[in-house]
Amino acid sequence: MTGNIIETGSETPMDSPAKYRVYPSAENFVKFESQKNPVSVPPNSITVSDLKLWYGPVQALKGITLNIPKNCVYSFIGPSGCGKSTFLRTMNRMNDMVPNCKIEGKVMVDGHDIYEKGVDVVDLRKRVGMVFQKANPFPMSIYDNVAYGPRIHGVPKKELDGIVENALRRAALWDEVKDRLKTSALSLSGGQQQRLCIARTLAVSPEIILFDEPCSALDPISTGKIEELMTELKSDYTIVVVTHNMQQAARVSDYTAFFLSGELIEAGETIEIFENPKDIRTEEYITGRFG
Ligand SMILES: Nc1ncnc2c1ncn2[C@@H]1O[C@H](COP(=O)(O)OP(=O)(O)OP(=O)(O)O)[C@@H](O)[C@H]1O
Repeated sequence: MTGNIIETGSETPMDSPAKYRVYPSAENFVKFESQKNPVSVPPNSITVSDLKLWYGPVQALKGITLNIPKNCVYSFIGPSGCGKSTFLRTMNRMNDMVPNCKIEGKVMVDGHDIYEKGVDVVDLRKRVGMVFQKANPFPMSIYDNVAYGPRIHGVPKKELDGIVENALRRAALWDEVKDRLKTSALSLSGGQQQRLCIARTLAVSPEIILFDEPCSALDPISTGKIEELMTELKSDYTIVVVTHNMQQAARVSDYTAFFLSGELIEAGETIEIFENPKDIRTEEYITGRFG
């Protein structure tokens, strides 16, 4: 088999004990060479190596190395200011818009370095969509909000109805809005607006969806709906979520990473992080002793 051999011995705790992974150039699976009978496992969606980021003189990320597998929910937790959102935003280059922001290291999406010269950032943000803390529907109709992305990407008019319906269904909003698609998105409740923003992201067929504290402004019922949605969506998308809510991380995510002062302290399967953390700082944070 041909492909790039990457040493994985020093990566995060969620990595397999296998010494090498072979990333085939064309095939959509990974084999563990050290096993007698190699098994197929999902490849990584995002691979980050030694990522450092500065806002002017302030270093916000201090050498982060992390693999995010495909088709999982991955939570980032940690106290305020530890760099969770900054790290999330590096994955679709949202920090490009911040003056004096400097980045070193690598962020690979599906094996391609997204900081390489010549990368089309508009296309990147189509593939790596983002849902923000505060729902931000455009001041236009529900329909036009969802159709906005496909329209600017040149999708023909006759395909729009199907795309809008499909995205609203996937975002579990269709039944609530199907009779008022032409009314203003601003007339929706906060929870509905957040699901509309998810539909807007889905409408451009991303591969990865980044959620930056998507439920922090929502009541428990709306929060439950978004959490259910993340669990459903992971079969087709990779989901990365920043959350301050420990229960939410434990409920929705397959993997969790704990950050502190710009460093990745520990990452692995959520059950391990919550039930058997290896670092005392992780334990202290998840048991509420600080943060
Ligand atoms: N645009 C910016 N310009 C300058 N400094 C910034 C900027 N955005 C974030 N920072 C700084 O970078 C550090 C990390 O911030 P970040 O928002 O990533 O943390 P966080 O863990 O997401 O925090 P919170 O949970 O409060 O949202 C903080 O010290 C913050 O003040």
